[in-house]
Amino acid sequence: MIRAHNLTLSVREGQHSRSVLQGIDFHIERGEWVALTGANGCGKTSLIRCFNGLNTPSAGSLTVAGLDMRPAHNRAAVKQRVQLVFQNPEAQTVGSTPFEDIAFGLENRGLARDLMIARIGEILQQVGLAHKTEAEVSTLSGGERQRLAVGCCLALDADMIIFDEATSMLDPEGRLDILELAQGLWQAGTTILWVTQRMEELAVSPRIAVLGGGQLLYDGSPRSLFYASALPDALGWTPSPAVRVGKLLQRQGWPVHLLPLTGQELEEIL
Ligand SMILES: Nc1ncnc2c1ncn2[C@@H]1O[C@H](COP(=O)(O)OP(=O)(O)OP(=O)(O)O)[C@@H](O)[C@H]1O
Repeated sequence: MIRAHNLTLSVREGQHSRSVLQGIDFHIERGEWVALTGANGCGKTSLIRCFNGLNTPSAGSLTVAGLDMRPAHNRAAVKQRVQLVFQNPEAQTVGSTPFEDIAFGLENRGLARDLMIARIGEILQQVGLAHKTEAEVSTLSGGERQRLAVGCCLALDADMIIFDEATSMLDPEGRLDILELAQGLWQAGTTILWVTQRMEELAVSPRIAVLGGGQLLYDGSPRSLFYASALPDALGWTPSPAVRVGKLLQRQGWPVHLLPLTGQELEEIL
């Protein structure tokens, strides 16, 4: 789905240019779930904006959905296939009701009116908003708005959805809700890039990429990141309670593949 080789991005700052991403070698296969993490300002948003054509790399190669991202027409084509769900639930709705919002995404598809109404119904059902079809968007909760944003990605038939810290402004229930919605889409075949700084969201990701200072510092499984890499300590991360207990077990000789990543895995061990 995504192949980046030696990807470099520089931005203009007054008279000078500053390197924001340096020499990134990274790939995401179709149908994969990958989490992307790193401290504020390390380049996560800059990288994902390259993936959906909003940023143009200064050097290196980038292919998305089989398209070379250098020509502008390829970047424009990819914008529809790789959709973003942003942090702020209020910043991504255009319609005044969920129905209108999804209709907006479907407008350019040339569907007959009855087919369009049926498709809007299916999408709102899929994101759990069928009962809010005609509600004022301003009355939706943050989590419902994020569900609606996901519905808009579905209306555009996205091959890949990038969730850019999409749970960071939600309460714990809303966070779990959006995570589970994304997991359902992933199980149905959508490629997911899940950008987060939350340990519990990293723990449930099969693969984690860590960015630091515009470079890819780690790309691998959560278990090797938390139990076999010095990176979390070096980056000053606070481990989740499950990993803290796991570290104690590790010191007593437990094999890495049995160490817990989540509260549920910890409960099973205990
Ligand atoms: N168009 C731009 N012009 C100037 N500086 C930019 C531009 N885009 C990104 N940057 C800078 O590049 C660096 C990386 O920013 P980016 O938003 O990609 O980081 P991030 O990891 O997503 O941060 P956060 O977690 O805070 O959202 C920052 O120092 C930012 O100010």
